[in-house]
Amino acid sequence: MNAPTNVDLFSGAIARLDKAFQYADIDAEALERLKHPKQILQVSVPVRMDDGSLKIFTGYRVRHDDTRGPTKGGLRYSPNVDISEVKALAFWMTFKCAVMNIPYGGAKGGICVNPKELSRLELERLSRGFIEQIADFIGPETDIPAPDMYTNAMIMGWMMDEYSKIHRRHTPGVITGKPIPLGGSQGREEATGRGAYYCIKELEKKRDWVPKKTRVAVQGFGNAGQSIARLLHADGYQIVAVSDSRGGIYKPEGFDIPSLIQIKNESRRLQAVYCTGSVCEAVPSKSITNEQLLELDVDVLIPAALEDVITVSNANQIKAPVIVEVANGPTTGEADEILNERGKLVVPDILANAGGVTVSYFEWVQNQQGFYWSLEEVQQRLHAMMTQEFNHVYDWMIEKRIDMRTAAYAVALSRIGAAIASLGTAQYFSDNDS
Ligand SMILES: NC(=O)C1=CN([C@@H]2O[C@H](COP(=O)(O)OP(=O)(O)OC[C@H]3O[C@@H](n4cnc5c(N)ncnc54)[C@H](OP(=O)(O)O)[C@@H]3O)[C@@H](O)[C@H]2O)C=CC1
Ligand SMILES: O=C(O)CCC(=O)C(=O)O
Repeated sequence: MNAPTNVDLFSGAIARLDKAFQYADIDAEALERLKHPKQILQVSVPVRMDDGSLKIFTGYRVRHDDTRGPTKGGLRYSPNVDISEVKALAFWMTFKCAVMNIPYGGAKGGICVNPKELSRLELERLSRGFIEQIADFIGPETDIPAPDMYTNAMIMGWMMDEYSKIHRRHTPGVITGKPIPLGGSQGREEATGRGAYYCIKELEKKRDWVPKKTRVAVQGFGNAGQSIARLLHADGYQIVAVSDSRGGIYKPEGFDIPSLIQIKNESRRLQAVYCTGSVCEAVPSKSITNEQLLELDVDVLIPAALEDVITVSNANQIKAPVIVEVANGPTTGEADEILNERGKLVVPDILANAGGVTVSYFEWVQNQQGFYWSLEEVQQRLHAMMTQEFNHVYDWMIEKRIDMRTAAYAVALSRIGAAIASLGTAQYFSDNDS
């Protein structure tokens, strides 16, 4: 899991606000407030390892802004997790929820750990231990975690159970992305990929794409990458390249995605949740690096793994005319400028990958009501919301002649601005000033 270090991911993230500000209806002081996370919690989680030794892991939970509702966002397990990354991820969640117009603010959390080195039992002790440390910080009406990179439904189930034990009441609404028997929603597992798929279906109409002639490259083949590749492949799109942390593969005539998913998800070590196969094991195929994948001559490029993979160093080499950001933060601010100048259409992360949090919202609504929906109902609602908000942002982009990311931030900022304005301005002034 080699990733760029998060030099200052958060500073890069908030820099995007100033550009969108001129197109948004929001007060300058409210904008300033959004540049500072509301609350930051850092915890140490002691874990008894299988060999009897004790290890201490550092975890974080950041609540960025809760003006529009309880804060919402996933939990990431990775050796690259640090406070700047978690702050940036929490910041993006605030804007993602606003651009989808769901009644949440933004949050994110993570633990600095390599989950591939942990047994299943160690992973469970770590997950339950983390909840023990943050149990007073989260809750169904305050802050609601969910899965992100290297966390999954099983981990969300353990966490919900731990929280419920601590508070002595069954509380399914404290966390989303749970297994269905524990109150999870139909359709949450594939929701991130499906939301991005609905964005691509809208682009298909606007750009007259013929799926069989449309070539796609997907970087990252986990929850989000597999779902988008599977849905596009089922529609006839040519998925010519995919990759994971061990490298990529290329096949000009396109891969059979269901077989690749089978290879990828095969367990390689009993009792180790994250030791699976690799797309690199698929034959016949040509090996490529993750860097080469980004520069392939394809119609649609889908980064679905890490942040900061499209930078000043490779933005001029990106050939795809359309980039759909399924990963959070895959493009740096400088790279964005280059892509815009080169006429590329970037469907920004806060819109393209918002299907996950949208179905998490559905899950929370179902938990709060104790009334559960069918898969068809979840998919219909997701389709309606993604299509509406995609077109809303797209129309702003055309009307204001700006790039799609700036349009998405302007839409989100205006919604957050309206909520802040409705609260009054007292919070910005001391008693002496007012
Ligand atoms: N899960 C969700 O609901 C949501 C996820 N996202 C974002 O989508 C992205 C992927 O998340 P998700 O699919 O859930 O995570 P997963 O843990 O399910 O999968 C991550 C994938 O990324 C691959 N990967 C890791 N490092 C690299 C690398 N250096 N180069 C290429 N691939 C790499 C992994 O490879 P390997 O298997 O070999 O380790 C794996 O295939 C993240 O940016 C996440 O924040 C956004 C919204 C919601
Ligand atoms: O499902 C959620 O609540 C949040 C998912 C997430 O972390 C994200 O969208 O980046």
